Amino acid sequence: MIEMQDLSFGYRGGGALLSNMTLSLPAGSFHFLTGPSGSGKTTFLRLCYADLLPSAGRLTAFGHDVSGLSRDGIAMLRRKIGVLHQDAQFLDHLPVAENIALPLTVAGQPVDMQALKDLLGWVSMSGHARAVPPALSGGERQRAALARAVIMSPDMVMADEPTGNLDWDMSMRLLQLLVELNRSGKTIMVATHDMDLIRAARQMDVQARVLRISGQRVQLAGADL
Ligand SMILES: Nc1ncnc2c1ncn2[C@@H]1O[C@H](COP(=O)(O)OP(=O)(O)OP(=O)(O)O)[C@@H](O)[C@H]1O
Repeated sequence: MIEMQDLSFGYRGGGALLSNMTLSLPAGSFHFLTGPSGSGKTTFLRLCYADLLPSAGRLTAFGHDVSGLSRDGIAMLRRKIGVLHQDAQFLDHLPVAENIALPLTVAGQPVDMQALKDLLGWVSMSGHARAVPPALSGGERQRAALARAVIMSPDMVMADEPTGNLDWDMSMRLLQLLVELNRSGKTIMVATHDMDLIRAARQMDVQARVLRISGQRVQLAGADL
């Protein structure tokens, strides 16, 4: 699904941040991505969804070399990857349900109201459909953001420190939702420095692997979960 060959990346004006990475993220896999603060986890995710392009080497996503993609090609690729950030942003004047449906609205696609209702139920947000985002708790915001990230039925979901601001119970609920997405066939990548979160996945009967960024390289860390 995503293949990196000898990929290197550095921000303009800075030195190399990630060097000579060769790895593959197969369809249906579940990976955690760990590494010290500033090691390049967010950068790695941004490369995967073509928000950044490699400085050298190759990144192939869904069979396409991202460096050769047109603007439309990149837009198509982004629709296949739902992204969840630590501090999800919403349009504060719109109700939660409309915020969740926004990717469809922006793409000019019809909103299937029953599917939206089901999605709200899946993230336990049915009671907050008409609320505005500023009225939500941190956990509710993240669950709404996850619903928004999957409303276009992406093949892959990438989450960047999705539980960074959440208490343990809320973190577990979010992790459970990510595991359920993986069971339904979606490829999942979760960047986190929370080792307890990774350990908790062991109890959830998911075949997760741990990638660690260290010394500009990404390596599989230890045994699979
Ligand atoms: N747009 C940018 N321009 C220049 N340098 C950047 C940019 N974004 C990030 N960096 C630098 O690249 C390095 C890696 O940043 P990145 O956010 O990928 O790390 P991270 O592992 O996700 O960190 P954290 O765990 O603290 O979120 C950092 O030194 C950061 O300052």
